[in-house]
Amino acid sequence: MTERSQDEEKTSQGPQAGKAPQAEEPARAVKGTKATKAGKPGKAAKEAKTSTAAGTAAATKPAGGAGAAKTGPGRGEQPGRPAQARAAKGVSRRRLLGTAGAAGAAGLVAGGAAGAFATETVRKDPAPLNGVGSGSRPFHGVHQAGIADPAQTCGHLAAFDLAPGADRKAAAALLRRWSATAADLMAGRTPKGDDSGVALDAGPCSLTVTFGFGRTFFDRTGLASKRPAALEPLPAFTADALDPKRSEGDLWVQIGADDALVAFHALRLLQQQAGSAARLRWQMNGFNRTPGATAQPMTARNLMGQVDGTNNPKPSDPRFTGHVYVPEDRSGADAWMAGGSYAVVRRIRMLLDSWDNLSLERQEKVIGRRKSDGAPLSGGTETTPVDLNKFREDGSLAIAGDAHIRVASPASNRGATMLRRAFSYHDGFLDDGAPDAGLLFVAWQADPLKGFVPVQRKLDRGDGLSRFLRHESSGLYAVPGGCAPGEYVGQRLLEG
Ligand SMILES: C=CC1=C(C)c2cc3[nH]c(cc4nc(cc5[nH]c(cc1n2)c(C)c5CCC(=O)O)C(CCC(=O)O)=C4C)c(C)c3C=C
Ligand SMILES: [Fe+2]
Repeated sequence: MTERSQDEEKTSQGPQAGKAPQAEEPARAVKGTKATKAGKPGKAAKEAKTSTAAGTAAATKPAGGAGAAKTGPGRGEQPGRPAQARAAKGVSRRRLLGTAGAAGAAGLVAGGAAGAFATETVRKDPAPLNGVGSGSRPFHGVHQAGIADPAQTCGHLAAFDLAPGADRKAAAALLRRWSATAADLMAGRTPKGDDSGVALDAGPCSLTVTFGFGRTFFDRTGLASKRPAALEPLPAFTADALDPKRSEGDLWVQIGADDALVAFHALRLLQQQAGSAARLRWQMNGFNRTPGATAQPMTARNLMGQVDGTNNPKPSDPRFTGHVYVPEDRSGADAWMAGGSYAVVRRIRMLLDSWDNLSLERQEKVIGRRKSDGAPLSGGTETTPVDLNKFREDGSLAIAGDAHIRVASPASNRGATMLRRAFSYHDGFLDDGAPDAGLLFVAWQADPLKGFVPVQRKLDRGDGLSRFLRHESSGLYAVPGGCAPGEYVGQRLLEG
């Protein structure tokens, strides 16, 4: 059935509304830049004053946090950036960061208008980045980053297959390379040998890089005895129209950053570093709201226009860790997964032409929440607990029997809970003019059989939203816990 075959009609409204690592090189120029602006001190001085003040004020606030959104310096400072970029000629990002002191600290460098003077000035007197650029998330820790932290503006999901003949040793070397690169990039350091310049002027921009293992990884590396039972293939669902070429894979990488160049740079480096050990199997690009786009931080919207993510489990909830992460005292064959999590990844295309043709009232009924503010149809505001037992005066359920939030809720699924951390995607338009767009749905849980699987089974049978969705690709990955400095992600599996 094509998207256009849906017979829903809008009644009350119009359309809703790599190079191989090498020794560290001396300063490198940004390709194609000109140094001439450095010779205009008057203008540069003015720019420096303005931008430095804004940057200093914002640097104390975490990217994407309340302060960053309120002050909104990131977008306001954009006009000043080209001059800074030009002035950065001849200064490697690594060098700038070295001057600034501890990597990863707020207000690193490079974006400041001090750069508008000249190279030497930049080196001696780096100005802080604005709030968005300076945000950094830790690579090392009990859990990997990119799970419980807020989804960033830009996302790349990629799966790699080990090359024929690549064994456990090759896989271990790859994970070691990838981990070292991710640790550098997330701290705002330029990895050794990286002279691409792609992210040269930017801070870490809340970059996260998260690594996982698919079911097939374990056979290829002779580690089948350590494959967790939780990696059993997902059942088939009736809404599935899966493309095997864009599904599964030996290794999975999730990249997120609040800057598109920073995110691409990470993806490109990892792809280069895969070298002869692994080949890209599939790759998808996604996005979310930009920090500062809204007056205050608020739950993001998806491409159907709905506020999406409200009833996600909150890190402040005492049950959060148990729902999302494998217990840290895990023993047995999959003890290496202690502190890890399982990611279910689904590319879900939205049948937007059909959806947009529904009246607002019907759209809200399908979800069970108001579109304008995400409040449940049982009453209150966005964060009011949903009352699934509330009836309207006419005797009908306030939240319909097939409403998405009723069918998906833990209350309807014996407590099954997952953390949804999605990116929207748009890959152009199909031959019939319908947008090839939707959600790169990533669900995190300690056990997919107690999270995604029962919920999707139920949605498959009785969710009013499912007729507007097509699941086009699928992956299930074991995402190990984080690592300590000097270690790499997956070391406990590969060297245990
Ligand atoms: C198998 C799990 C889920 C899939 C697949 C899924 C797809 C999907 N969902 C939306 C939009 C919304 N989902 C919302 C809530 C919600 N969704 C799931 C699970 C899946 N969604 C859960 C567990 C919940 C929370 C239910 C609850 O306890 O209330 C909402 C409401 C706002 C919110 O709470 O996040 C929206 C909107 C889309 C568009 C989509 C596929 C493209
Ligand atoms: Fe949902």
